[in-house]
Amino acid sequence: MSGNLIDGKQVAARLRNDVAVAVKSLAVTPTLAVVLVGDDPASHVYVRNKIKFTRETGMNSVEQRLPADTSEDAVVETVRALNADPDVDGILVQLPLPDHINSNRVIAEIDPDKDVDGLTEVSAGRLLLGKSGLRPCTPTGCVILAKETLGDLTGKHCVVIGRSILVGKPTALLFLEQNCTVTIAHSRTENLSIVCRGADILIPAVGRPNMVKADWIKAGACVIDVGINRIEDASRKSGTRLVGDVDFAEAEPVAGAITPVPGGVGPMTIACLLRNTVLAACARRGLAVPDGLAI
Ligand SMILES: NC(=O)C1=CN([C@@H]2O[C@H](COP(=O)(O)OP(=O)(O)OC[C@H]3O[C@@H](n4cnc5c(N)ncnc54)[C@H](OP(=O)(O)O)[C@@H]3O)[C@@H](O)[C@H]2O)C=CC1
Ligand SMILES: Nc1nc(=O)c2c([nH]1)NC[C@@H]1CN(c3ccc(C(=O)N[C@@H](CCC(=O)O)C(=O)O)cc3)C=[N+]21
Ligand SMILES: [Mg+2]
Repeated sequence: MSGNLIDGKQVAARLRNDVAVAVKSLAVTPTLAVVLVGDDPASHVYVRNKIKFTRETGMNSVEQRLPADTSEDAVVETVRALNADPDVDGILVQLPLPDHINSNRVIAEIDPDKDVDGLTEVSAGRLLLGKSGLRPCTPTGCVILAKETLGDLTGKHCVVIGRSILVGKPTALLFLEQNCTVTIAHSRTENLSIVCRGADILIPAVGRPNMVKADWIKAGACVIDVGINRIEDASRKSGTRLVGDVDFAEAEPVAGAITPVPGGVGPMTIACLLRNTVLAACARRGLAVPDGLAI
C-alpha cells in the first residue's frame, strides 16, 4: 500500500478488537438483531459480514429473514417483537426495503434505545441537539478515519457531498461536532468542483463511480470516499468490481490521504455497528460503558 492510503480495514479490525475486549468485560452478552426483507444479493454479503463479526466479537446475532413479498404490517410486527424482547440490544433494518413497504413507518417503530443505525427521529434529534445517543455508523466511521489521519479536526473545512438521511446529513453534523467548518454539497450545488477544492476533508457520499476528479481535490487534502459502486470489469472472474465515488487513480497522487474502496469506510461501518450494539446494551441495562470505546 502506498504511503497516503488510509487503511480502513486495519482501523476497523482494531475497533472490533476494542469491542471484543469490552464485551468480555460485561456481565451480559449483547445481542444484535438484523431484519432483512427480500433477496438482494448485495445485501446478503453485507448481512453475512455483520453476522460473522458480531459473533467474532463475542456477541449474539439474531437474523429475521423475510421474503420480498412480506407485508408492511408483518415487517412492523417483526420490529415490535424485537423491541419487546429484553434480550435484544440492537435492531438493524437493512435498507432499502422493497418498494411496497414504507421504510419511514418501519424505522419509526424501532425502539430508539435499540436504534444502532441511528435512523429514528429520536436518534436524529439527539444528534442535532448534541445530546448523547446512538450515532449513525458510516458517519462515525468517517470521523474515526479522519481523526486517525489528521488528529484534532478543529477548524478544518469539511465538504460532504450528499445529504441523505443515512449518510450525508449525519456526517455533516458529526464533523460539526468535531469543530469543523462544514459544507454540505448535493445534486443542486453550483460549481461543485470548486466547492470541493476548498476542502481539507472531502467526503463524497453520492453513489456515482469516479465522479470526483483530481482537480476537485486540494493538494494534501484528506479524502474519505463513502461511495460503494459495483462496475463491470471483464478482467475479474466475477465480471464486476467495487469502486468509490472518487476517481482513485487520478486522486491518489493529489490527496494527502485517501481511503480505498473496498477496504476504507465499508469495514468501519460494520465495526461502528458493533460498537453501537455495546453502547446500546450498556445504556439499556444501566451498565458503565467499558473503557476503549470512546472516539
Ligand atoms: N461505505 C459504507 O459503509 C456505505 C456506503 N454507502 C454508499 O454511499 C453512497 C451514498 O449512499 P446514500 O447516501 O444512501 O445515497 P442516496 O442516493 O440516498 O444519496 C445520494 C446523495 O448524493 C447526491 N447527489 C446525487 N448526484 C449528485 C451529483 N451529481 N452531484 C452532487 N451530489 C449528488 C444526492 O443529492 P440530492 O439530495 O440533491 O438528490 C443525494 O443527497 C452509495 O454509493 C452507497 O452505496 C452507503 C451506506 C454505507
Ligand atoms: N439500515 C442500513 N444501514 C446501513 O448501514 C446500510 C444499509 N441499511 N443498507 C446498505 C448500506 C451499505 N452498507 C455497507 C456497509 C459495509 C460495506 C462493506 O463492508 N464493504 C466492504 C467490502 C464488501 C464487499 O467486498 O462486497 C468494503 O468496502 O471494504 C458495504 C456496504 C451499509 N448500509
Ligand atoms: Mg461478557
